[in-house]
Amino acid sequence: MRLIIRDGPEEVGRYVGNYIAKRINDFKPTAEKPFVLGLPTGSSPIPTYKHLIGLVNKGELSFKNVITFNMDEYVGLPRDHSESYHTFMFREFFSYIDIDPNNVHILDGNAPDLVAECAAYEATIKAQGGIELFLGGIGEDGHIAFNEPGSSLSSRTRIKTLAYDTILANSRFFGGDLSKVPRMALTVGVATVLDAREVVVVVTGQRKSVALSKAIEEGVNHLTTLSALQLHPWALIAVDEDATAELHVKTVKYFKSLERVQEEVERNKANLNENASSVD
Ligand SMILES: N[C@@H]1[C@@H](O)[C@H](O)[C@@H](COP(=O)(O)O)O[C@@H]1O
Repeated sequence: MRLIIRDGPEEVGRYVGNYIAKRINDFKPTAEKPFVLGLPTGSSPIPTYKHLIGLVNKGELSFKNVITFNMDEYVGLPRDHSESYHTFMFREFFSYIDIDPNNVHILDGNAPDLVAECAAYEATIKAQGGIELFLGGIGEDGHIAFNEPGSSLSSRTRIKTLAYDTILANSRFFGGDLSKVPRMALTVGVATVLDAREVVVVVTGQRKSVALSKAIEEGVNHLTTLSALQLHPWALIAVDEDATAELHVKTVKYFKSLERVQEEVERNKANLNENASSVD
């Protein structure tokens, strides 16, 4: 697992936005071979979405051949409610990029058969060849998507009852009225996220710092579902300085030094390539 530390949420958004753009561009997606991207909601990914929108506007990135799957959706909230994740995604991202709305997949929290809806979601992901890169955020208790503490680390897309802390945290989007926050959600499982070929998670703000330290400094534990990322072969967590508040100083120094060494390796590689082409 790699940990990338930037000064604040904007810098994290720029880093992650550029990272995703490079992955999509390097993939060279076509209609026959689209790039399959998993996406989160929440305030944490907004700077990333803003940066990606900027790249699309500058002509440096296109979502024409990108297929998306969102992580989760509330159960029972009308699709056009201002706080449904469907509304969120179009308001914050999809309306400003060149994605084909037919390529957008978001769980339907009002489906008549929610169990069938979840099974169909897993099947559609599989039929698209799996998710290339899953972008995620976390809750204050370290949940990824809506995989609340105690979720099975082999869980798949399913109906989930929300933890009281999550209802409390999310009440800020419902005018602070706890009674308006849905009690249930549909969410991809921990195993659905781990199945992606690459996972990138954004963690910003001091209120996420305890969860971050549990997830990366302690063992894999279902009480902090983000920790399951330790089992993933290609995972990256991008955080701001505030989110590192509970990490050991040596952990922060370690990951910062790793990034410096990595930059050195890439510089040397670029120089080697340059020298090789000047010999030609
Ligand atoms: N289900 C979502 C998560 O996917 C998201 O990561 C989390 C954090 O939101 P924020 O980034 O606003 O802190 O909120 C909800 O619980």
